[in-house]
Amino acid sequence: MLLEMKNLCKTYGETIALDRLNLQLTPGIYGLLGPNGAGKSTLMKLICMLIQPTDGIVLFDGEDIRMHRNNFLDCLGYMPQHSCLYPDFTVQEYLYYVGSLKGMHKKEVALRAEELLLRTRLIAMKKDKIQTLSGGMQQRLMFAQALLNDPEILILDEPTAGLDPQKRLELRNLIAEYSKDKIILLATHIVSDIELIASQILLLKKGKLIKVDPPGALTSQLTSKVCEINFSRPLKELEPYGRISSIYRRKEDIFVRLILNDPAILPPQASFVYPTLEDVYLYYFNDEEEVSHEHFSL
Ligand SMILES: Nc1ncnc2c1ncn2[C@@H]1O[C@H](COP(=O)(O)OP(=O)(O)OP(=O)(O)O)[C@@H](O)[C@H]1O
Repeated sequence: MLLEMKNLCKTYGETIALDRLNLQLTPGIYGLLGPNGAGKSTLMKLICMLIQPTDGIVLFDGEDIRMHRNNFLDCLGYMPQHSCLYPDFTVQEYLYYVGSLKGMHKKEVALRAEELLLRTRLIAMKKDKIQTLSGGMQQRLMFAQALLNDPEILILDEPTAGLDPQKRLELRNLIAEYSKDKIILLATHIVSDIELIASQILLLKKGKLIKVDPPGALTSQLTSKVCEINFSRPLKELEPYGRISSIYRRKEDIFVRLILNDPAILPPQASFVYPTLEDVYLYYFNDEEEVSHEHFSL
């Protein structure tokens, strides 16, 4: 199974949302990381044929998806960034409705819906109206609808948005469980959503794909660029050395983690540490999202 993007471009007026993107996806979980406006949703909507490319092509097993629209859409599950639910429907009605849109047989829908409602822990709410569900429950229902037709390609646009840490973890585990033999593309700007489950990380910046690598390879590339220092003086003193990645407490001590401007120039008493994916994100996107130092002030 191979999903290919060739020279894929999308512009909105003057805005280049996606800029000549080339990518090949085989079964596995791909974490699509990028800050706001990087083009993540645009790429996903292009794959789901919700918008048309300005240029370029998407191929599934070598065939232009536009030539085989219905067959391709039968293989696809999509969880959009914003709710696609109908508040007046019950949970079960909604899944039956999605099943009929996907051309599934009633019996198949009933069986699959029951299984997914069990797995997403929504079974007790199946007769409840969607408007009465919590945000986390609605998010899980959106995930369930994307999986209804057991798709080979699963497109998840910020699936954990708005979830508390425990629900985030649960959904992440569910994604990993359902990933077998599927191409899963998961967009997020939350590194922890994907660092443990993604086989490849795609870094998207201003519509361009700047890296495609396994998480371990991305972190290795930053070796000798990240240090840690036990520090309790004003953070401004560290600014000449690099960019603060995080601050944490270990026992009674406070440590600052720094992405170095120059690996040869460390602050006094600092020592190198193994980079994390969070460091990778800050390293590549540091000019995109200004990290406020306010909440870092000691
Ligand atoms: N319908 C539209 N009309 C005009 N501009 C758009 C439209 N959709 C997206 N854009 C622009 O295209 C660029 C990419 O947007 P996109 O939503 O794909 O980014 P994103 O990475 O998904 O961002 P976020 O993380 O905020 O969801 C942005 O500059 C955005 O403003």
